[in-house]
Amino acid sequence: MNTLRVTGGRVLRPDGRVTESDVTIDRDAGAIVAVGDETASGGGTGGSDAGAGETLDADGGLVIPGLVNAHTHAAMTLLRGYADDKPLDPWLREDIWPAEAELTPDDIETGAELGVLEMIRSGTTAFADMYFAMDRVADVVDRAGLRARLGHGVVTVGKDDRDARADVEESLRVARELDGAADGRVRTAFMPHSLTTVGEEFLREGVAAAREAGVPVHLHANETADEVDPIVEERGERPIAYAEDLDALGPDDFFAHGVHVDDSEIGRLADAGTAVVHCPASNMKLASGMAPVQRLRDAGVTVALGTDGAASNNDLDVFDEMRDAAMLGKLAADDASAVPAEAVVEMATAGGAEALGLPGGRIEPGAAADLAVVDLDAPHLTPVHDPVSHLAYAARGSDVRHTVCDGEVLMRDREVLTLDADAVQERAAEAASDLVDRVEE
Ligand SMILES: CSC[C@H]1O[C@@H](n2cnc3c(O)ncnc32)[C@H](O)[C@@H]1O
Ligand SMILES: [Zn+2]
Repeated sequence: MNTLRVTGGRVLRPDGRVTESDVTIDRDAGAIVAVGDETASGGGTGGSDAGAGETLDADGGLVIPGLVNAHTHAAMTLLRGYADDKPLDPWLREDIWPAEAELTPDDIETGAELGVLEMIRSGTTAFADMYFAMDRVADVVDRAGLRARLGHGVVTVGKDDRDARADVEESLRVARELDGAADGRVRTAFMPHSLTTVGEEFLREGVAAAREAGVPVHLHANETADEVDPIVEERGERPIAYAEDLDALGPDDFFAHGVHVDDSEIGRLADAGTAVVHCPASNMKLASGMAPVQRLRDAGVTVALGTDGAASNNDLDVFDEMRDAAMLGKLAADDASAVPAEAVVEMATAGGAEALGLPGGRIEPGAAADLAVVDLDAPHLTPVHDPVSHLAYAARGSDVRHTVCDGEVLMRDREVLTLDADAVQERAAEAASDLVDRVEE
């Protein structure tokens, strides 16, 4: 067997226990074959017959499932710090959309590379991305070695019928053609931007075609009150009921934000099995509101975590998202016991993988070999009373020592192996500066 052994660390197990165990990976299968003495067959060989292979030193570290960034726009790294301190609607219309109109496919590839570099460095092994030029984003995912659920974002407002239909068609093309790319690490979805920026007939047609193609639907939903009110006024029903009416509320679908959802909508999401991707930093920065995360979880809704784009966050570090989700969840519930550490760790790992329908999220025999090793030997992580508490409240993306996806080492000892980090940063800085020059011309 072509093995990779992650040795000497403490391992976060799916039931929340932390054990001192080596993790043995079959690199060809991209799967974990043993955690300590536990193997997929339940035997007790401990992987000791795994033979010589590559080793990753996890001494003094915590081995965790690779983090899942379940909603982002990776190429928006080029717009990091470009427009801050505004609410969603003016931010998009006055700043972001005019800048995005100038983006080229090369820019998007460059921005996505920077985003993916940042994610690998901070222990993320899977993400969902809604953007443009998705063939180029899929190429980046392929080269960089992580997993993703990708989709072309559709906006039909302000477009004539022909352009609107072409946008829907592009999203369906991406969903059909890119599914299974990168040796199966790329999966796809039909991604209308939101229920207010895509017209009803396009939503109906697109969702019906997505169902036929067997791909999920991903969209921004109930992000701001300004987005909910027009739907209620126009249709006499709330957005999640509208989504259900469109057949867009299925068990494989996942909606970003879910900030302004009432109890009836929480019930519909739970009944349908549709996941919500909570994006606390973006929701705070744009002053969109506080998602009822504890109530969603209590109702049985799968809740994942997302950074959203780097222009509304302003980083792609899921550790920040865990901390923000725990803090904001308590404030929203007016209860310090709400959204505890173990809940946000679950949301960033198994919950994310479940929401996206991707492998990973658990360190156990038979699971996908997607993991990160977090260095606990740092002043801000000393002492270690509870490693799960540290993951949620004290650790940072820069504490990640190694990142592994599908059995391949993407970062070893903080050196990203699949991308030339300096070159990526240099290209991105130049592309961002040229982009802003074009916007200001
Ligand atoms: C049509 S591709 C995706 C589209 O979404 C924009 N976007 C970025 N962040 C947000 C957000 O928080 N809510 C809604 N839309 C957002 C992005 O700029 C792209 O235009
Ligand atoms: Zn978004």
